[in-house]
Amino acid sequence: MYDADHNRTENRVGQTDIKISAKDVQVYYGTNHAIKDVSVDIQDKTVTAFIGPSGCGKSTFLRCINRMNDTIDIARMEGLIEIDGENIYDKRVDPVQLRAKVGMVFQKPNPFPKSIYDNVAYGPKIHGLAKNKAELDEIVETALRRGAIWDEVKDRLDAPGTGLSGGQQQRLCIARAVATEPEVLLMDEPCSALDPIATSQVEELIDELKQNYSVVIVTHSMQQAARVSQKTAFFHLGNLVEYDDTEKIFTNPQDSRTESYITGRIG
Ligand SMILES: Nc1ncnc2c1ncn2[C@@H]1O[C@H](COP(=O)(O)OP(=O)(O)OP(=O)(O)O)[C@@H](O)[C@H]1O
Repeated sequence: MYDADHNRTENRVGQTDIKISAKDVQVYYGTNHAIKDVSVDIQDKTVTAFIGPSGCGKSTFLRCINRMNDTIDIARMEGLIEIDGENIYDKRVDPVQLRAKVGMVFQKPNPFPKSIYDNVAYGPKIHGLAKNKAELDEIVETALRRGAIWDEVKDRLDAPGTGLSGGQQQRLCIARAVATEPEVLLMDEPCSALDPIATSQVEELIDELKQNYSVVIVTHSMQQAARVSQKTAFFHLGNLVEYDDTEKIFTNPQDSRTESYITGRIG
């Protein structure tokens, strides 16, 4: 039986620099109770992986962190999610501003049908981050460097973003997400549409991004979770079953459901 209080205590042990704190989160899609009483503290400057069998609620919970579920009519959320101690579901919080602070990268690279430059400049422009063209140029260059794609595109910034390879498009989308100076980056299976070389480039990038951001990644690949994350949360049937150091989850899981999943018995 899932014990929320016990789990909450466990989830907080040894964690000092908490960026995201979720308490008693429930999500319903109509009558489908998709997230059940999830409490977890997610650290800053850390990569946290969400793993678990298909349909266990990983993406749903990820989308709670930047209120993307608000855009789904039948979705209803209860509980509390704080970023830096601020309730992100407070009426005063503007979801558009929140999503600039909590960037998201999706499964399929989705560049806008615009130039490479404009893909990255779009967010900073609407959020008024640059006073003039020179500042905007600088923001775009910095973001493309952070996205580890500057060298590949610097001579063709006016070319369409959609003309890049899949792996380049995903790095462009990561650059676009970091251009609005987020503090948290949510990634929903960011490598699932990429080949192994592009995957390893994006994984290297994720490793660098953790110096500046709290990164949360949903992945179906346990190898990927083991490679890129320091913390892992295992979800099963809407419950957060276990959350711990990635190494511990993969070598010495405490719950039999986690063990069954990582050894391939459920999934
Ligand atoms: N937009 C939606 N409308 C209705 N139900 C949804 C929606 N998105 C997810 N669900 C339901 O919520 C539950 C959790 O789904 P979710 O996509 O969060 O799981 P997941 O662990 O990310 O799955 P996967 O690994 O297959 O992507 C499932 O029962 C799913 O059918």
